[in-house]
Amino acid sequence: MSSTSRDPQVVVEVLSEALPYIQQFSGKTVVVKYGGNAMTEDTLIDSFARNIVLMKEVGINPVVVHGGGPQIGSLLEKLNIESRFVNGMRVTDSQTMDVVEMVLGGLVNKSIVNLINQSGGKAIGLTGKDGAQIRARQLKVEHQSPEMTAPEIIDIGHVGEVESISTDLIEMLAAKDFIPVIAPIGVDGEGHSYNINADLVAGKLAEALNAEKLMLLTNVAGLMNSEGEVLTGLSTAQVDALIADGTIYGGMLPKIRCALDAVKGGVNSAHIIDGRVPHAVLLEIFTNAGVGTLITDAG
Ligand SMILES: Nc1ncnc2c1ncn2[C@@H]1O[C@H](COP(=O)(O)OP(=O)(O)O)[C@@H](O)[C@H]1O
Ligand SMILES: CC(=O)N[C@@H](CCC(=O)OP(=O)(O)O)C(=O)O
Repeated sequence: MSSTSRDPQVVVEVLSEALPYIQQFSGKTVVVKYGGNAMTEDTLIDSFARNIVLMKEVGINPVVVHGGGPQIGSLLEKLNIESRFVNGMRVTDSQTMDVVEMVLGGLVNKSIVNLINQSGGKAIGLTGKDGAQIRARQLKVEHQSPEMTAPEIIDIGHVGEVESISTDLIEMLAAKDFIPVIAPIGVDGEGHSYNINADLVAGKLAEALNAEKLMLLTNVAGLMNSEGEVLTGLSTAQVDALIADGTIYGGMLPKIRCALDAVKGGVNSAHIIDGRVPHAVLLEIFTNAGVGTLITDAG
């Protein structure tokens, strides 16, 4: 249905129903992590950009953190470099790190910035290296295969975890009505770059900004059990059990861990939602429709 053929009465009712949510979230910060797997179709990316601009227009401060795993994978493939993951983290040698910086800091970051600006917003794209705002250290990964009696610590190269985040730059931009769009690349005291999983950056940034919400947009309906049912309101112990029995694996591991950490660190709620649904962000913020998995500290 085109916008001109919608019943005007329905349009104003929908707007009116959004009022309590606008009042509740106005002036608050919402960190939205846009996963590379959710950036599938142009129309979806466009609706994402419009959702972010609408949030800003009604007084919410959106901060976008983006991924780009599949986009990194496709350039690596063209360069005949193999993609390998351990516990959902990309094994990153120096050559791969160069590709990660090019794809995340360049291609993906600037395309999101461009789309938000095309929708009437004022987006600024940064990596964690700008202003050295994301300090990183090397992430040591614990790995245990079934035949091993104890886990081993393995070195997966230039993969980082967040050591600290300075929010000055982001707060300065948000105060001037810019929309910060952050690529998950960190830097250590010696100027070395680190590839950080975007979920981890989004979670830590939500904590550092004292955000109201953390929204993780991905390519599934939410965190699911082995029957494919979406789970919601889980406790840390329930999540640990789902990890131990293999129900949660791969890219969902950092996602669920960072969501739990964020709510423990003071973020009011974290949501794992389906970025393949048009207007997923607005559906979550401005309606009662339960999209995806909700994580709160009470869960
Ligand atoms: N229990 C689970 N419920 C839903 N998805 C899961 C689960 N365990 C693992 N996954 C995987 O996690 C993926 C999402 O993580 P990832 O591929 O890193 O997405 P993104 O690019 O959005 O961060 C899903 O596509 C799915 O294959
Ligand atoms: C260490 C690590 O795995 N970094 C990720 C960074 C991008 C990312 O997180 O992208 P998605 O959100 O689309 O998965 C990677 O290299 O793929």
